[in-house]
Amino acid sequence: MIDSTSAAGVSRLRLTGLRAGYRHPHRAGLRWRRSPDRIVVDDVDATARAGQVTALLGPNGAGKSTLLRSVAGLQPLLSGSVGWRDPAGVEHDLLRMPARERARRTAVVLTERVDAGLLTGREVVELGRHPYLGLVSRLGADDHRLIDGVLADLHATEPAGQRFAELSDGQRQRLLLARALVTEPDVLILDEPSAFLDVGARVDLMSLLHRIARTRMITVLISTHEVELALRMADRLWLIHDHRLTSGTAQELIDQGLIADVFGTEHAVFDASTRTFGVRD
Ligand SMILES: Nc1ncnc2c1ncn2[C@@H]1O[C@H](COP(=O)(O)OP(=O)(O)OP(=O)(O)O)[C@@H](O)[C@H]1O
Repeated sequence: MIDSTSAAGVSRLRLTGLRAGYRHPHRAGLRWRRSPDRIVVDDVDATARAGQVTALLGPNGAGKSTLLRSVAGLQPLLSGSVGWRDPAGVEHDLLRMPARERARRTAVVLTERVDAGLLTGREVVELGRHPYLGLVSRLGADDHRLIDGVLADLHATEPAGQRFAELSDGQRQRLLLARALVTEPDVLILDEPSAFLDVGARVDLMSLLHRIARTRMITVLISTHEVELALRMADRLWLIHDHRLTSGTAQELIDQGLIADVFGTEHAVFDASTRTFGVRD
């Protein structure tokens, strides 16, 4: 906890003076030396509010996954802090919390394939309750009720009964989202959640994330290449470009010319009036 004087209100995630990237120790003779840091994104000051979906955009290699992993505590920050204000207005330093408490507050769904061995979909989802269990304790009736509710909500009850390894990519993604939700997190972080989904399912997923953010009052932060969809459906955008992050509403980023500049190419041109990309003649 770093401050308890903030006003109560809507909870939110706040990145302050954040620098994310990589630190590679290397061997020089008998000694280990530190190479210069590889800074991917720097000077990040941005806020994502509970009850909203914040979409993280940026071209390939801009640093979306690096930033999300850093915010989730899966790789060390080079500097700065990740704060979370709870509904009572108390500020917490998310990355300095004990690991178990952080695991309850923050749920992360990454794009890496999950090797679930012989587990069923439901057994994978049940893993999301582990931050609440002791070493030898088992899931109780309340845990099972919660899991049933989340699976029904995500229309994932049927695939949950099958072996996880035998499901389609889209079905797996739904179950990984279910696993994240049964943790009952305050902050839900998803790296490219729509990567394996067809176009209708992408829109459905965005609406679902909206509903989850609003009804559960959680902060949803997703990275996506679906720029048009994000412009239409996200409440707020974080755009990484030139190692910096600009945050704003879709209209603000469009008005600044950033969407056109960052994503436009020799052939792809952004039309601000329709908020879509077309092919340059
Ligand atoms: N382990 C690593 N060590 C050093 N540099 C890395 C490492 N992983 C990624 N990078 C570099 O960090 C930069 C950002 O990569 P990152 O995967 O975060 O981008 P991204 O925006 O998620 O890209 P994409 O849209 O293609 O998935 C890239 O230049 C990448 O080469």
